[in-house]
Amino acid sequence: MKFTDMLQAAEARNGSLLCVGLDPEPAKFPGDWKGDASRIHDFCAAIVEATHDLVSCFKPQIAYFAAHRAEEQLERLIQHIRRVAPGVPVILDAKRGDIGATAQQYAKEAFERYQADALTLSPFMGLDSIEPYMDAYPDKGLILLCRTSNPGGSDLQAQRLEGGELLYERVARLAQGAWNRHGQLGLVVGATFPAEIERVRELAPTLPLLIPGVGAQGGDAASTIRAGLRPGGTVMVNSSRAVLYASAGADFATAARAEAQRTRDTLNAARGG
Ligand SMILES: O=c1ccn([C@@H]2O[C@H](COP(=O)(O)O)[C@@H](O)[C@H]2O)c(=O)[nH]1
Repeated sequence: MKFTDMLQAAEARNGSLLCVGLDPEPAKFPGDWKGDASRIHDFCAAIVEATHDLVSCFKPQIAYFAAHRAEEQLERLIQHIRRVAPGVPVILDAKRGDIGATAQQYAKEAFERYQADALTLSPFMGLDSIEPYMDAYPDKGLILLCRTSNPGGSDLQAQRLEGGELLYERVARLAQGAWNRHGQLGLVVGATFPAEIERVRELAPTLPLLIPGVGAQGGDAASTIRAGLRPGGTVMVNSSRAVLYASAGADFATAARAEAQRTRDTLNAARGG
């Protein structure tokens, strides 16, 4: 099944535009699990079980697994998501970007080893750096960094190019048009920059937007929806730490569910539903 179809179906089934980010930090785990990297799978599995009916997708960030030599736990976690939440797409957040030959290996890692449905990519090495993903995996989602949520995102992405366009605007235009050979591209745009979300939406009316930055980074959920959601152009609004660490106690999964529900409802209220 194509990533975009899977996303649309999960969004409708769960009535949700929320993406729960899986960024496990053992130092923040509850009770006896605190500091124990062998519990990464168990911690994330509990979050998935508590929130799977409230989300449109999950987004594990690979660094939180690789830093603890926990790639095998990530493989098991994605298999667990398949069992607990069949049909809910998994976006592997790895922000890959390299020459074609290396990109082929990254693509194999994401889509064959981890069995992800979508992958985040840096587009800044150009079209030939994303072609290997498109050519070999036309049904998978490829979500390009466009206007990231961090303050330093402005350093390069807001630079004006020859001809007057800003760099992030060029990324949005190419992703909506010339680069989108199989209709599989999406864009990352930070919730911390609602005016830029709106501009990206003008340039890319139908692409799915992955929008991190609500919750711990302080982006406003309602402004995000107003700026980014359009008929035919959906959003995946990501929250990671605010959900995962809603409680540091034994009730962490229940607290994560409550926070996910609150965020989902805020997003839905902003779209008038
Ligand atoms: O522009 C970007 C791109 C990716 N991220 C990632 O999203 C989550 C955000 O986590 P929070 O705890 O909700 O702040 C994290 O995995 C980042 O690597 C981003 O924040 N901004």
